[in-house]
Amino acid sequence: MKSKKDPTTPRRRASVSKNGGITKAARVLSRPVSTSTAPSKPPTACNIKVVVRIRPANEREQENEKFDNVVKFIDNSTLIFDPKEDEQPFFFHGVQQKSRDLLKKTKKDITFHFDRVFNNASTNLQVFDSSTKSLIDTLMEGCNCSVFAYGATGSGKTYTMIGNSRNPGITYLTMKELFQRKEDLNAEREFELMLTYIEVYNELVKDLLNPGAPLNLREDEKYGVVIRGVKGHKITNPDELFNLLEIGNKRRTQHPTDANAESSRSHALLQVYIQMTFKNTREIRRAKLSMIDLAGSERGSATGFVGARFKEGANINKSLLALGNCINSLADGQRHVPYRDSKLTRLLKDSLGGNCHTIMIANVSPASMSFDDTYNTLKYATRAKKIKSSLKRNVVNVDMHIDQYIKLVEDLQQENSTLKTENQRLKKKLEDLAQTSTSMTTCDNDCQKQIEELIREKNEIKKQLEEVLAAKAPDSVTKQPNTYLIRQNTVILGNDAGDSFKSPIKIDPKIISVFKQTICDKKELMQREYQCQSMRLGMSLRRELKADIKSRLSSLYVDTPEKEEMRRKIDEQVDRYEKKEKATSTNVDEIQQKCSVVDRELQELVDKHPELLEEFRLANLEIDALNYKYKSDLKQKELEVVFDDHKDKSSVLETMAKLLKNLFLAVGGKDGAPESIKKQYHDIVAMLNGKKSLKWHETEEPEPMLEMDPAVSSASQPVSPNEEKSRAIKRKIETDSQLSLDSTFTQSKSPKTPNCKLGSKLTVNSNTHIVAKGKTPNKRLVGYASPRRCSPRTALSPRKKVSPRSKENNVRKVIARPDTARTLPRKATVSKPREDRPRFRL
Ligand SMILES: Nc1ncnc2c1ncn2[C@@H]1O[C@H](COP(=O)(O)OP(=O)(O)OP(=O)(O)O)[C@@H](O)[C@H]1O
Repeated sequence: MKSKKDPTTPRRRASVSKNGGITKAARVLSRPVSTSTAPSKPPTACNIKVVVRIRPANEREQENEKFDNVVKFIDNSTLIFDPKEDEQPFFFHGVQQKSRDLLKKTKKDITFHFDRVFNNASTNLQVFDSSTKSLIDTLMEGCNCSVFAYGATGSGKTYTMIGNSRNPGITYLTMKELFQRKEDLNAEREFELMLTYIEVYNELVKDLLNPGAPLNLREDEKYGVVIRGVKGHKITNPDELFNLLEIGNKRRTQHPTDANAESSRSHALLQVYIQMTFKNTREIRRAKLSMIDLAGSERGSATGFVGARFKEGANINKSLLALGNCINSLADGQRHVPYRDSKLTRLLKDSLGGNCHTIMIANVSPASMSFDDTYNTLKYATRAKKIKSSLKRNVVNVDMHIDQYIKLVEDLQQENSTLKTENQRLKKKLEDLAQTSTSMTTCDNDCQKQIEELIREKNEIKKQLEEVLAAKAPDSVTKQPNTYLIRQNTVILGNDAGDSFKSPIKIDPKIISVFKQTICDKKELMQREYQCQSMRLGMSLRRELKADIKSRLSSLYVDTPEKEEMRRKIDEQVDRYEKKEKATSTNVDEIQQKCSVVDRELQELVDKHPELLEEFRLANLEIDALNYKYKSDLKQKELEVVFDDHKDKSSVLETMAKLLKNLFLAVGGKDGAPESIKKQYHDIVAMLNGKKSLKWHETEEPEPMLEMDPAVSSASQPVSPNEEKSRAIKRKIETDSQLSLDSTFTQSKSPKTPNCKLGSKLTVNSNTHIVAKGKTPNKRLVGYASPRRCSPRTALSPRKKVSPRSKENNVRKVIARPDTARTLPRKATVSKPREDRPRFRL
């Protein structure tokens, strides 16, 4: 007798009828469909309908001497598992058992009740008639329906769902019925049907009708779980469905196992999307029918615990376990249901406890060899009976935009392919950008600057040329230049259709056009050469700086793998720069060759047409100017890089000096440090002193304009902008050098401050220090200055009240700008022989 406390003994619910267990809710839904616009009904709660199908024992099982029938069919809704009257010896895994379970019960003898039980003689048609046929009515109401076959491997799931040509499964029969119903209702409704057929294999979702990359699932607020990128197929009759099923099933992953020669190793899901539009009211109803053939649970021993079959088995079991957990949670009415534990449960989310009328077909084998599997299946089927779904019609307001399931899938497909293309495009773009960004960043900026400079320069040259032309023209022309040029049949030269060159000599327009084009080519080549030269210079400087860094650091490195790696990277960078430099050099050579060809052509043209001589001269002027500009720009760039490097080095030197000082003090300073260290320290300080101070040396250059009026001085020596710029950089370097001298230096030697009396003459020799103290030690300034430059009248402004700080300012000013004679007072009385004049040197 079955214990009352046994949780597996279900009590028959009032809603289950004797003949087939159709619930009340299902009966309500199976009422004939009204053709009028049915108002959206509130959700109807209904339980999952669970039917059990016992398959016939196969030959292999029957031939086994240990075979025993452990499932006894009682009636359409009842079965007994492991019936008591069965007193034959019981074998499990080939061993005769004394008792049949660990609880020492002789027989389990458990009675199970389900919505419907099919015995081993039942056909697929009978199963269909008593299970999924009723779903058609629900579908016609506009409600979602779902049917899934559950059971151990070889228990008959695929046979029930798909069947064979002689005995088609319930999928085909259901669809046939659907088409029949569609025919019946064609007069009043327009139908649109579309299906998708996918499999979940090893936790990957694959489209069986459109093979490709695994698909992703997406939670959609409106449509629940949607498979992204799945291809929908429109069908108009059941035969089309049958063809598609055949195609899909051929692609479905199947492998023979011990339990089943054609075991399905994946979960297959066929989804049919139906849209019905009522012809008279234009009401739209939508429904989704999901038909799922699950892979069978199995023991590892069935696959030999090895290889791909074992991995598949583990994945199948994992997803079925997740399904079992979901069933348990739903049956217990828990709020959290772990749908997300597997792809299968995510897909079945709608079917289990959602807005769906669900039928579960539990397939069992009657053989004692499958004792555990059958018992487990029956237990899960019993738990599943408790699951409630809330069923509601999917009715679309006729005024609403028709964004149907079909449309959604099509839209998603469209979106997916667009995103894919876009993704690929962006990926490629990113790769290209990454490749070129390094070189382009510098090159682009330089080019931009260059172009601007060129335009400016071109305009200047144009202006100058106009002036030259105006000067050359007769007086009458100067008065009326336009009429003159027109009268002389002027040919216009230049880069743009404007007024670059205006020749008063009559020249054949064709020749002038050839000439103009050749000049343009030449300029273009020059520009390209400049760009390449600029790039080559950049590479060369970078390479040299990297090599410099490596040699500087090599003495500091302690050999560790990281440092080795760093060294290796530097070497790689140096190699890379070298290669690029070589490549650019080759380009330069090529361009230069082309340039000479163009030059030759020009020369030949001019030789042939002497009337071009004047234009040629002017164009050459322009080219020379351009050449000069490119060269000076390159120098400028080089100087800037060197300057930056110098700045970095100064800063490192400064930090090192501080460290040196601290170390020196730490070992006892000048009083306590060992003599050898003291000597080394002072040597370094002396070296720093030598490196960091300004150097002045004898020169034969003309007198600096110390005694000149600043206004006169600047006016008489016009300075080009580039010259001015390089001077500024030099000044900057010098200033930084001075700033970095710091207190380390002052400690090494007590400097003497010159006797700086206001207005007095001062003879200061080249070794004299001028010390000025700022607010912080870093601001202390020490430097050598020439007697002339640092005359008290220069350093200490007589107009200001003299304070140590103002002295400092003045001294700094003088030191920072050794070439600014303008800062000196007019007619300074300090004089020095010509050979003693200092000259600034970097
Ligand atoms: N009701 C039935 N009548 C006759 N033969 C059946 C029945 N059910 C199953 N079979 C046979 O049993 C074998 C296994 O069935 P099927 O392949 O459907 O099992 P399955 O549960 O789908 O297994 P798997 O999970 O491994 O795919 C097949 O040869 C099938 O023809």
